[in-house]
Amino acid sequence: MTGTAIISDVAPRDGLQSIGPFVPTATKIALVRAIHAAGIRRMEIGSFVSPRAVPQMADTAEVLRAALELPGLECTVLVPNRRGFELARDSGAQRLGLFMSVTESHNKANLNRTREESFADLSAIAREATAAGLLVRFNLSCVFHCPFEGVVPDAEALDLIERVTAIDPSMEIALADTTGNAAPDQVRRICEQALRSWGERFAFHGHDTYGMGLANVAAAWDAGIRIFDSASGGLGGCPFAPGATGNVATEDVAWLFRRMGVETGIDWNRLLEAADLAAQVPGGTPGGRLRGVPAVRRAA
Ligand SMILES: CC(=O)SCCNC(=O)CCNC(=O)[C@H](O)C(C)(C)COP(=O)(O)OP(=O)(O)OC[C@H]1O[C@@H](n2cnc3c(N)ncnc32)[C@H](O)[C@@H]1OP(=O)(O)O
Ligand SMILES: CC(=O)CC(=O)O
Repeated sequence: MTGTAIISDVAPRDGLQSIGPFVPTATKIALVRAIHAAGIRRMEIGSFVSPRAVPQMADTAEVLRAALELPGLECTVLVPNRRGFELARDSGAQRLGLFMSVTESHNKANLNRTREESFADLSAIAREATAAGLLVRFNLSCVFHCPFEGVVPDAEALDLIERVTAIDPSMEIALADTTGNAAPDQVRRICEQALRSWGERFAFHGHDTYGMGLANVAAAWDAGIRIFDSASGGLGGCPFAPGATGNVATEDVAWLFRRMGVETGIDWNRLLEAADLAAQVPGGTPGGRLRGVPAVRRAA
């Protein structure tokens, strides 16, 4: 199999957001630089959310400033509401990742709003930001499984996906397995349906809590998805999704694609260096399998 996959590394945001001890800004910037040095050209740098809700992201503006200096790097910041949009815009962000959940209970836990409130606010922000020349991605959490409501019915997920596609015909939409408890057949089914109905505009954002991260990435690839979120070192997890752990590790995803003959533009040895750096962040809970495999570490 051949083709090209775009990997967006979310370690600086999803990877770090749940870590208790504050990670120094210089460490965050070093991580961004290491991931960039590995050839990754898309990254989630941080989030403009309430520092009371997620204290670890309080220095996003500073990290973003450093990241914007790196050549060719597409830097996204997460934005939950209008205040976040204003902060992001004032910090020079050119790419926004709006976010809300498919399920009501996770949206309330994460954003303290109903789905309808978030949808109304975010769709207005998406239109305004796009008109102002910013690039907007819409992230949907709990597309497959919710920490409070369990398996999400396909119809519930597809209904919100359809409403989001109508906001703007060219906006990228990420389908997220927030808890890591999606099943590969479910991922394939929803992704195929989304691509068939609304075209090639979808990304898959997976977690590895139940060890199904790579299987879900492969299922999304088979369905036709070509944009994947992952985190170097397998760090990650939503602070408002009890039990959810790290994102699928970038090095695992890169190895999967390497074995499948899919281009990612990644320098393997440099990626291992970035993954090691991520895994060493104090207070983090790294994941992924490939960093520890000796044969993989010797591969050029
Ligand atoms: C699946 C995932 O991993 S998603 C990523 C992880 N989850 C998150 O990051 C969600 C974070 N959640 C939040 O930040 C909060 O729930 C919010 C901001 C979305 C909503 O919180 P609320 O308390 O309802 O916000 P509200 O609008 O009432 O404002 C309360 C305070 O927060 C501030 N605030 C609101 N939004 C933001 C923002 N985007 N950035 C910074 N401060 C903000 C307000 O200015 C206000 O400050 P004040 O008390 O000093 O006046
Ligand atoms: C925005 C995200 O972090 C996506 C998710 O895992 O729900």
